[in-house]
Amino acid sequence: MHIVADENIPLLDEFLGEFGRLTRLPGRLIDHTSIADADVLLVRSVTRVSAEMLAGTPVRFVGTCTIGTDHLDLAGLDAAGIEVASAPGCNARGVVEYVLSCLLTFAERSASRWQDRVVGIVGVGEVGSRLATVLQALGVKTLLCDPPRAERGEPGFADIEELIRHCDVISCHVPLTMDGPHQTRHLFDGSRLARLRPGTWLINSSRGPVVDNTALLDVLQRRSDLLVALDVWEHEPLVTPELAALCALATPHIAGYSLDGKLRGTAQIYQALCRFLDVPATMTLEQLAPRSGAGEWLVEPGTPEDWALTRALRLVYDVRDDDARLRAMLAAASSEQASREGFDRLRKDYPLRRECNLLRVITAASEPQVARRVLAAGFDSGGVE
Ligand SMILES: NC(=O)c1ccc[n+]([C@@H]2O[C@H](COP(=O)([O-])OP(=O)(O)OC[C@H]3O[C@@H](n4cnc5c(N)ncnc54)[C@H](O)[C@@H]3O)[C@@H](O)[C@H]2O)c1
Ligand SMILES: O=C(O)[C@H](O)[C@H](O)COP(=O)(O)O
Repeated sequence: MHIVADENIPLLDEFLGEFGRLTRLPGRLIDHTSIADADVLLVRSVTRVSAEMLAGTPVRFVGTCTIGTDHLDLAGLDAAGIEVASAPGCNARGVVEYVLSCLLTFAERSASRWQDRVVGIVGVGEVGSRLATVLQALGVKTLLCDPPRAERGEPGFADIEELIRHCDVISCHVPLTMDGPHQTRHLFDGSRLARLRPGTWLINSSRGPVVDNTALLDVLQRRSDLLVALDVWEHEPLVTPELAALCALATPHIAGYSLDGKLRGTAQIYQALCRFLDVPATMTLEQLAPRSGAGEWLVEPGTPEDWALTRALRLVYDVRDDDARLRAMLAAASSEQASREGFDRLRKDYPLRRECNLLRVITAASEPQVARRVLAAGFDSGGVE
């Protein structure tokens, strides 16, 4: 069997070596020619895959080691009889840690408490529901918007217009859809962006086109009260430098880039391939994933709870580092091509980042005298399950 795979998928040899020949390629270079004799194609989000691309090749299984599937022509692949698998929820924890780090940073910059804000979550699936659970555990008021779930009769959802009217923070966690009753392309268009409450914090870590980037640039040129964090960009890997300059936080599509999230993605696709081939899945993530190191959280007994929590969350993940790296790359890039390559390089050479069990951290923060021990346990066991 010949497997062609994106070179940025970790643990390929370990999980898939036994199946046959592996060819690794940069995701953006995978095309019809490179899969001419491939049986299996494994991608990440930067490779667009359609039935036309696979026509005349032996490929019968396409796996994407990502949550998002907007780069796959799902209907066309289904009609062509190609098996498709994705990795639901694989890096959802990392995205939640990213959003919390944005909230801490915005609170520092605006000298306000993020816990007192009403947070609107648009899209309440794997990521949005985990985010809601963590925020609610912190006593933060949330408003949830998910029309597809509401239409299925599930209670507790608000309309997007209600979020715009009532929320101080809006975080987007929808899939990118180009049409249909719940289209998310330009869900935040010029009209909705202009109507955000004064001082709103807007975070987009879903897909770039969910927010109309041209309209956002226009709004940010007129309104300095908004604090915006963009992890995803409408024309990735190209970032509009003027837009990045007006965003309070700008990162290169790394919200979910924990090692744990990437490893889970590979493991989920390995399991799907084993099911497709009707062979037992003998490898497990627990056998292959490196143990994570214990976290250092030096909090003296009696430290105020807020401060203890901030220290802990910063240790788990600090978005300011990724923001600084993207800005340095944009400042150094001498052309659009250099900027595109720089964006991809930041993602390829992403530093090691491990996940944590946030609910355990939150519990620990209210008992600072035991906090350090509990956080260390969180780092150890929060990795790969
Ligand atoms: N930046 C990153 O690193 C990163 C990481 C992971 C996922 N993502 C993106 O985030 C998206 C969401 O991830 P997830 O795991 O939560 O996906 P999910 O499929 O589990 O949940 C998405 C939710 O959005 C809802 N939804 C669909 N259309 C909507 C609309 N118009 N308005 C409101 N809600 C709507 C769905 O009903 C669903 O509940 C992914 O599709 C992916 O594109 C980005
Ligand atoms: O959809 C996802 O899972 C994320 O957006 C994922 O982190 C994208 O990473 P990439 O595939 O581009 O490496």
